[in-house]
Amino acid sequence: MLFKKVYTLIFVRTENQILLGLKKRGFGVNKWNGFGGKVEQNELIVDGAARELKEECCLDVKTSDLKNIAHLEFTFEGEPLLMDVRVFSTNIFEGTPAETEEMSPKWFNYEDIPFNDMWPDDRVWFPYMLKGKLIYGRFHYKGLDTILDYKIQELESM
Ligand SMILES: Nc1nc(SCCc2ccccc2)c2[nH]cnc2n1
Repeated sequence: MLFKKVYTLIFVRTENQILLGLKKRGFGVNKWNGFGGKVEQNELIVDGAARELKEECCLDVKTSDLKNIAHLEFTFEGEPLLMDVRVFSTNIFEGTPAETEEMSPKWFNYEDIPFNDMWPDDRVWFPYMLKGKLIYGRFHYKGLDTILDYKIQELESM
């Protein structure tokens, strides 16, 4: 039986760039990713997303400006955890991204996204996100680097 745990991921975008963070510790360390993490028991998912963005790179966003653009599920061979990841995007934000203990933020041009230093599944679903599509995707891993199988589908609505 799998234990489902909800996580968030926020991508802050401008017309030409996307903000990624290099994870300095913990799950996904040394990979570039959006900002996010666990959702606490007492908070709404969107509030958890905004909280993690602030904690991880000091940016402020309004939850009403967050667009839910993907629902991703990750499972890992031999592990009981199902990671239920709610992905958000926004082009409205306040502040300047700053390094924290968790993340080193950096703006990337869309043609320079460092997929070789990101989770392997990102190169599968990022193109959908960058085209403004809504998606459901699930990825079954062996270890942290090998995708054993996956499914991805475009959605009309989340
Ligand atoms: N892009 C991406 N992100 C994650 S975890 C994102 C959610 C998270 C979880 C724990 C700490 C911080 C953030 C992935 N896992 C497996 N493939 C993956 N791809």
